[in-house]
Parts: sequence; C-alpha cells; structure tokens
Amino acid sequence: MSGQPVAVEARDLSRRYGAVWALRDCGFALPANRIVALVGANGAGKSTLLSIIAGTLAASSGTLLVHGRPVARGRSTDGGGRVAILAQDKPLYRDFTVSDMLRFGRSTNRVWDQRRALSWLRRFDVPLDRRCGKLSGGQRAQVALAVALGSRPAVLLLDEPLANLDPVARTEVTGELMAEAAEDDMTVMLSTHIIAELSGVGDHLLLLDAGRPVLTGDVEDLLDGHVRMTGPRADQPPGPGTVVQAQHTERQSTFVLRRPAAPTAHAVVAPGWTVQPVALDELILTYLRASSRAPHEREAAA
Ligand SMILES: Nc1ncnc2c1ncn2[C@@H]1O[C@H](COP(=O)(O)OP(=O)(O)OP(=O)(O)O)[C@@H](O)[C@H]1O
Repeated sequence: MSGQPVAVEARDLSRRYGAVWALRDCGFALPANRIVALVGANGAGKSTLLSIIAGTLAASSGTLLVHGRPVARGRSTDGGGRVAILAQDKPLYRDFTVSDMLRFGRSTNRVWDQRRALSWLRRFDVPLDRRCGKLSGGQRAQVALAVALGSRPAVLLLDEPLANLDPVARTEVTGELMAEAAEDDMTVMLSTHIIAELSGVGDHLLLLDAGRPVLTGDVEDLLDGHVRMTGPRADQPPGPGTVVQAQHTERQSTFVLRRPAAPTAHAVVAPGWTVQPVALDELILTYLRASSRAPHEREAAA
C-alpha cells in the first residue's frame, strides 16, 4: 500500500447493535481507483461497514475516512470524497421508464453525468423506454448501476450487486467497472458472500469475519505471498513463514504458509515436500477457518 493514494481508511472502527458487535476494532486502508472485494459470510458486517462509509449509519466508536476526510453520519463527505451506495434492494420506481430514472438521477444529484449513465445502459442493451417494473432482475441492476455511475462518485459502494446477473454478465460488469475505476478516478467497493465466484471480481481484498478484518491486501500479492506445503508428518513446516493452517494425518502434514515479506532467494524444498500455490477461494476459506473465534468474543456486555 505504501505510496498509493488511499480511498477509504478505518481506524479502530466499531459498531454494535445492542449486545451484538457488527464491526469490532477494524483498521484498514484501501487503495484508490481499484475494485475492492469486500468478502465475508452472512452476518460478517459487510452491509454495516458499507453503510458507515456511505454516511447513512453512525459508528459506535472509531474513525472512518474517505479520501482523508472523516465521514459524518447523515451526509457524505464533499469535495474529493463523494460516495454513492447501491444497496441490496436496488431502489427503482416500477412505473418509471429507464429514461425517467436517469432524469430522476439528474434532479437528485448535485453532480450528474448523463453521457456516462447512458453509455453504461447502451453497453448492456437496456431499453430506455421500458418501465423499470417490466425489466429483468439483471436489467434492473444495470439501471441502478447506471444511476450510481451517473452521480460520478469518488467511491462507489455496491452491496451484493451482482446477485441477479448471470455469470457472463457478471464478468462483463466487473470488467467494465475496473475500466471505469482506472479511467475516472473511482474506487469501487463490492461486497459478496459468494466466495466461489470471487475470482476476477476485485483486485484488492478485504475479508471480514465476525466483524473483524482477517485478511486484506492486493489479490496478486496475497496469492504470491502464500503457499501450501505437503510432506511427511512434521510439527513445523520445512520452510520460513507464518503458519496460517496446519493439517496432519498419521503420515502426512499440510501447511498453508504466509511467506516472509522478503523471501529468502530461492526457497529450497526439503526432500519429500511439495510446494503449491493457493487459489483465492481456498485462501479465504483457510483464513476464515483459522480466525473462527469463540462466540463470547463477538458479543459485548450490553
Ligand atoms: N439493525 C440491526 N439490528 C440488530 N442487529 C443487526 C442490525 N443490522 C445488522 N445486525 C447484525 O449485525 C451483524 C452484521 O450484519 P450485516 O448486515 O452488516 O452483515 P453482512 O455481512 O452484510 O451480512 P449478509 O451477507 O447476510 O448481508 C449481524 O450479526 C446482524 O445480525
């Protein structure tokens, strides 16, 4: 992250609902102009975090900065930090045509880019004269995305936005969003709990488990930085690194290792051991298993 501009930063950020901590002591910095995949199981705290970033929900404690400015509840930051959120329930008026929705977007946003909204809809063949109530679920998602993009946000928050899209459309949409993010100074944060469908969805990862960040970084660096070593039964792996997970049978041991930041020249593999890369979905599951905490830690005294 060093040297890269930061879009969203959390410092000791917590939020609780009564006795339940939805977010707890979160600290992270997310790079600007990238697609950040916000990943976690149901109830991990993704929607809560997105709502705090959007300024629609207050944190219980801690600080949340968007492009260096604190977010206050009830209003998004101005200037360099405009935030748009596309919530799970995609608010569209069923009787409005798609063109009406764009007019609505123009009248309710201080900044509006009609060309950008229109070109998004054309790219995905969404008919402008059709009422929103008569669109497919996927088309409705595209209209909601077009309205969000038209408001030219610096940070675009998408809460499980791709659920209604088929796999081909999903890949196309994320590809186009990556291009928009790179060309137009926009950071996209996209939440999902579908780990198996994550590949290619984001280039930076923030993994939440029970309200805490358990893994964060550039996807490429995270993949480069981990290996799986399999060999004869052993208490410790034969190479340097931090053990994220160890599994043993009577004769065999398997370790998932986080390699040291500065790897030693060429790691020599001990006889009988194999070293393999770890796929993204496996890596996420490994961290989720490793971080599973006792339930009492997740609950606060009321
Ligand atoms: N309004 C609320 N009142 C009480 N508890 C809440 C409220 N909203 C969320 N929670 C709790 O906070 C935790 C985090 O919820 P949140 O909706 O942020 O998770 P999520 O990761 O977005 O989940 P999902 O993937 O199911 O949408 C959960 O335990 C949830 O039950």
